[in-house]
Amino acid sequence: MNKAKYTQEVPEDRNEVLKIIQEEKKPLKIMILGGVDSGKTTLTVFLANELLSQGFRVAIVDSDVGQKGILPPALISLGFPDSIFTTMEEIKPVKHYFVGTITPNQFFGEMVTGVKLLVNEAMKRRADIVIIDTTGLVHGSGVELKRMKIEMVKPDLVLALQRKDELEDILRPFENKTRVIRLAISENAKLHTREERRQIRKEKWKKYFENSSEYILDLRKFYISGTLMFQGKEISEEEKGLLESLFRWLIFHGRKIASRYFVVKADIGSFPRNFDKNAMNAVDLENLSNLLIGFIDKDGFCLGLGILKLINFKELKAHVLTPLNENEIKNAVEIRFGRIRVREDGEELGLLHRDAL
Ligand SMILES: Nc1ncnc2c1ncn2[C@@H]1O[C@H](COP(=O)(O)OP(=O)(O)OP(=O)(O)O)[C@@H](O)[C@H]1O
Repeated sequence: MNKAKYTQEVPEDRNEVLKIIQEEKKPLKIMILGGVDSGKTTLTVFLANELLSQGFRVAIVDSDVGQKGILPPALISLGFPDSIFTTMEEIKPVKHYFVGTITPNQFFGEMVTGVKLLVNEAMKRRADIVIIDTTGLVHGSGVELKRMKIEMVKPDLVLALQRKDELEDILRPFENKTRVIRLAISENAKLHTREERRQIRKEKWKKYFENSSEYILDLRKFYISGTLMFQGKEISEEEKGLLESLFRWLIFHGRKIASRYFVVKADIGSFPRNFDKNAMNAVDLENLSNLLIGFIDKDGFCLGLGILKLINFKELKAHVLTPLNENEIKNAVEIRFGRIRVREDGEELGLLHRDAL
């Protein structure tokens, strides 16, 4: 189930890196970059274990939202391994930041904010060395994402795992500003198909949500974020009736946000419905079922995840499945909507566009 395990069978250059890390001034922030399956997590596990046995206090910020080691997926997580470990899953997270989906695409703000806040937190908790594991998105917009992460976090050391020169577009602007060490990719590194990755995630979701309970939450008690759904003002009965007859919809919830409508609806019959997307955002009620949500505390960190089963808009009650207990839920001041639909058995039902909600 875990791709990356602790192994000391690593390319020679890893030992040189270890020596450099030992000698550098502490605290030291290390960012690991590499394409998909380049061995970022394996390197993180290797360095963390070696440094731990040398007596350093090591923090790991796992921002590889799609293929995370520290559970669960869709969050950025901070953990402090306290003894030798085999896989990242053994690390108990101390803080999370909510991203809400399994790809950084469309969520650069969350990615950068989360990594920055968790690195700050690691420093506050007196880490000697903070290792930041990242996603394998290193081309196209991934170049910009990595640039922003580096600009915000200001790592003392960037470890670049590349086969050829695939990270050079990212590294170029930092050439004279940041210490970069280019590392070879282990000849043991194995590629995983999209389906294998999904399967690995399936096990992780399942493990996270096992022993969950369903709660009925009063949405009025939380600030709702990650969606436009409760912004602006409720539409009038008249507007609702008009939209329902115009588009043959059943409308469960409607808001007017500045001059734009936002409705949650179900279609009555199927025929083409054309409307100006700038004037109205319409979401199917169905898309809200099994939607991933996060419980957020007063400091903006994520306490844990839930699966939204249903919203009763009349009473503003949400049915949510979560492994959190009642006390943990009490610490949440905010519920944040994600953009992946997933079942508690780990089956992913699909991703929503950021603008969908
Ligand atoms: N030094 C190594 N020895 C043995 N296997 C390795 C080594 N490095 C990587 N691998 C294997 O290669 C695969 C990819 O490695 P890993 O999961 O560390 O990559 P990654 O870059 O973190 O991947 P992702 O893109 O999913 O984040 C894994 O199956 C891992 O076990």
